[in-house]
Amino acid sequence: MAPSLAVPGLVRRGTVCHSCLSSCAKGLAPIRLRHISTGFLRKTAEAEEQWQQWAQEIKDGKRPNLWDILEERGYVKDTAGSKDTIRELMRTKRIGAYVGVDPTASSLHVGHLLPLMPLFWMYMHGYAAFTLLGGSTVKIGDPTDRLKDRAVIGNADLAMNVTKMHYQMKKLWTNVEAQARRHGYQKEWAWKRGIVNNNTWWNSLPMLEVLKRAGRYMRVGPMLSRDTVKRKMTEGDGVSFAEFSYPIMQGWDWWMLFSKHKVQMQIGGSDQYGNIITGVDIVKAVRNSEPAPNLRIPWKGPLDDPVGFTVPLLTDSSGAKFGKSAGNALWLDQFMTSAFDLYGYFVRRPDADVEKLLKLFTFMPMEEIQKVMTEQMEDPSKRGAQHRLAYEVLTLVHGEDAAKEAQQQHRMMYSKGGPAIPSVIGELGEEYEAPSGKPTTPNNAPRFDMILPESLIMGKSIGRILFAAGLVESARQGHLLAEQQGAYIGGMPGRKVGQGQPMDPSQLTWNPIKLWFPQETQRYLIDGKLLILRKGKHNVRIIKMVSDEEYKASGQTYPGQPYTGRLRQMKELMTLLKAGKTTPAEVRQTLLNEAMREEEDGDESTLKFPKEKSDVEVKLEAQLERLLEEAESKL
Ligand SMILES: Nc1ncnc2c1ncn2[C@@H]1O[C@H](COP(=O)(O)OP(=O)(O)OP(=O)(O)O)[C@@H](O)[C@H]1O
Ligand SMILES: N[C@@H](Cc1ccc(O)cc1)C(=O)O
Repeated sequence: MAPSLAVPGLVRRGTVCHSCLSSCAKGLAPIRLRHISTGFLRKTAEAEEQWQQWAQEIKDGKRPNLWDILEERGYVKDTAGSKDTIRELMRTKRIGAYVGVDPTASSLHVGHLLPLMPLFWMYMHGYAAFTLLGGSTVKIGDPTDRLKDRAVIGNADLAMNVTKMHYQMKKLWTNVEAQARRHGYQKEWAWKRGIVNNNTWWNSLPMLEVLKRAGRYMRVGPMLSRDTVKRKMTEGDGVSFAEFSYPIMQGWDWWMLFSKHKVQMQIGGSDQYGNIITGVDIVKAVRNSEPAPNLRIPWKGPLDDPVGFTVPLLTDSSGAKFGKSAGNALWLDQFMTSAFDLYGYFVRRPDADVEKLLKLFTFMPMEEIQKVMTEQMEDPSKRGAQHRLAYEVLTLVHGEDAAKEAQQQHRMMYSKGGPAIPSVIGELGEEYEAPSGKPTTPNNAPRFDMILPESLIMGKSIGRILFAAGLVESARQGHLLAEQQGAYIGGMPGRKVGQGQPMDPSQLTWNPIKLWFPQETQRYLIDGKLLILRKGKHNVRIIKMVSDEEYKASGQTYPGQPYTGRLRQMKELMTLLKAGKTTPAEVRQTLLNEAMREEEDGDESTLKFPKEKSDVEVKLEAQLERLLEEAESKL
């Protein structure tokens, strides 16, 4: 086993401080011992040495500075800190950067990709990159550029948004790895990426700590004079104290990442400029107000300051920001905007915009973009550049298979005489099926959100619920899975059925499912209606419980639903027979066909035992037989 070292001055045995999230002399909350292995220290030192070598090569003009690449591709609108400082910082330090998104909707959209792209570029060039999910900030709501307060999000919606966005970010990161390989980048040990939820610190952060360390140094005058605050106060519905504090929360987030992961840079859309500027002040204030001398992060010069930049806003043809609030979002969830439609959006971009978009939304080198543009100019009618753009974006968002499929569908549709392919998402129910015979990956994972009826959730075993959710192939398999604790349920159980807070809706937590009594499941319901289940890494279901009437009206059925298979068929046949709408011969033929179909469906390689019939089935069969005999005797 590698020996482990406690770093003097930084680590005190057994203490990790809640407020700074690292081992801390104050030891506010003893949690665990932190060990740093010699292997880790050696690799860190090697990575630093390599970085300094590259820094020299950049200086000598032998290697490009990523900052120049970001500028050349059009990612930089405004900067917090001078461009020269940022350029030098990126040359000399392997800094970290982050982009934050509040889970105000259940999916990311194309507009979010714009600030995320430079973050992904940074990751591929060895910087630490973090996407932050604003599980706490969303509860306050960023007032930037709004005149009206944001509506409060209920617990069930919040849990849904947090779960879906978290998995979407995971999917994006997986695809970024693939893109890096595709574009010839070799992953190195020092590459670092992460998804963080600001709930992690806000849930246990004393208000006093924030007021004392940050609030004390933020002057109200400059905060009030921000355009967005002034406009909301004069033209909108005023600014609440909570909203006014929003930039402080965002700034504190930055401090958390700054102190723990050396995140010296924040990136956002151009509407985030004010928040980033405030964040710079907060990080500086909080770092200087650290009372424990051994925990102060030393400042040696401007290269130790936090910096940031904004990307230009992606707008629609009318100039409105692409996003949730404007209602024009193109979602990255393929069940909200199909891969076919997303591809179509990029294929329809005008010739005048396509080069700019290739630079912003792809990892293609500039020379390749120039080549594609030269070919485009030779024959613009082929829309070669647009197809390439759409293909690249789809590869990032949904993976290469989906990109190929969408491209093929579009080519077929628009080639002469090709069949028209509707932009449907899939047959009802189809989207809940995991790919058979293939491992489930983020790119082929079935649809997450579904509805199921109350009678099932409240009254049936967890095995049946797992089956109904499409996570296993039979109720029996569901029971086995629960027995082996091979599936998970979101959150902690509430104290009593229908009471308590089963899950912190702004943070995703998992517990192994056990074989429990049917009424146990209810303890995990969020807001009395939402259940979150998971099998394996990527098979997640966010189940909204609806009344049985609502479920019936939706026209959906779930696997294992009573009366949907043979039982329902027998009931229907009896009704038709009684009404004289079918003949006994037709009924017998239908039953025969069904029996033959069941035989055919069977797997011949396995020995089959006759299926045990339920009491209801036996009773129904006898009733039907009596009816048939009665009808036949009258013929
Ligand atoms: N159309 C866009 N172009 C560029 N950046 C965008 C766009 N939409 C969102 N962003 C950026 O993505 C990050 C997260 O944005 P946010 O969560 O506020 O989404 P949003 O869709 O802008 O929300 P809302 O419309 O409700 O304000 C921010 O940095 C924001 O500036
Ligand atoms: N305020 C950002 C989201 C965000 C949240 C928390 C952060 O730390 C950073 C960014 C927005 O609404 O777009």
